[in-house]
Amino acid sequence: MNDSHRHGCNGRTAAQTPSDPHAAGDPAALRDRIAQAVRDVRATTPLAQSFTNFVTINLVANAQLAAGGTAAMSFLPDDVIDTSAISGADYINVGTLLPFYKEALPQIARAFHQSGHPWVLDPVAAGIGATRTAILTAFKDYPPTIIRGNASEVIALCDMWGLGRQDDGVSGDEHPSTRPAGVESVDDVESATDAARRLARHMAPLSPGGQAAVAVSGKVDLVTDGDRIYRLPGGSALMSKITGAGCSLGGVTATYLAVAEPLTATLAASLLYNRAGEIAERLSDGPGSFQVHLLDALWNLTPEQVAASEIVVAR
Ligand SMILES: Nc1ncnc2c1ncn2[C@@H]1O[C@H](COP(=O)(O)OP(=O)(O)O)[C@@H](O)[C@H]1O
Ligand SMILES: Cc1ncsc1CCOP(=O)(O)O
Ligand SMILES: [Mg+2]
Repeated sequence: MNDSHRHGCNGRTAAQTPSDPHAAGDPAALRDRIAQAVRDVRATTPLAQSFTNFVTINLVANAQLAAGGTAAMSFLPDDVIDTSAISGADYINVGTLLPFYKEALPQIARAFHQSGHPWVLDPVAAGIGATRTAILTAFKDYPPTIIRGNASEVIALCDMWGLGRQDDGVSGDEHPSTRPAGVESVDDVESATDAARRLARHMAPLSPGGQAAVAVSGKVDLVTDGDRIYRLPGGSALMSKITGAGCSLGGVTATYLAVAEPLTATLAASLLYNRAGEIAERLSDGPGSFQVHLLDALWNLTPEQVAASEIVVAR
């Protein structure tokens, strides 16, 4: 874990504010929207297209199908942009890179921006490598609608976008650099609170409908729309013992973004994953059977079970 006393992109101010279960306005309405998103995906089987890494591509597609959506993977800009006309939302994951991605991914992001097409970014391994940094930096002007990453990735992206010194009322004014992580997080979720909020505030005015969300995954997931902070306890430590729990959560988040606004989509996907992880841990005997049971649980959980999950809200 990194040291405390971080400011700018790496701070934990929201943890200092008391949680307020009524701050969300109407928690019952929020739960209704979450249940409806789960229901709508199963009723309408929306396509969420992915441009994702080679390691976990199969799990991403299977998880989207298990949640009730459909999947299509592509890597050519013209193909991705044309298919976005029939895709409810897209998913871009920078886990494995090829040289042509440096041109292709900014071109795709620009096209989505121009057409108002919603998309989810998983900034896997943000901070590592000049090519990845160039791609992720280019996304600042054509940002995703949702970012879903682990704490280290969210902090690194906030640093990369230079959002650590802004007078936006989020918190501290210093901007220490964070060390790059691999695909695993080396920071705790709370230390990414300010970064998540700053990223969401940057993205919202540039996003379709003026709304955006950021999800930081870990032991207790954190979701923000740039204003409120939602903490989602649960899940299973075994989720970090299979490859692709985070990537497939990003893909399923895009599936929900095809039917719901960003905050609801992000909460619904993260809650579905937490509940599915708990069920899979109970039924499994190790990472292999865990992955199988995780997919089954994504399929079998009801909208009501997902929406009844614990959600801790803070300003
Ligand atoms: N220690 C943990 N306890 C419970 N759930 C976890 C834990 N670590 C990760 N998860 C869950 O695993 C999923 C993937 O998150 P994470 O492992 O942080 O992503 P990534 O693979 O991108 O680093 C999320 O649903 C998250 O809630
Ligand atoms: C191992 C690995 N290497 C490049 S991408 C990748 C998958 C990362 O998956 P996740 O972040 O979901 O664990
Ligand atoms: Mg990841």
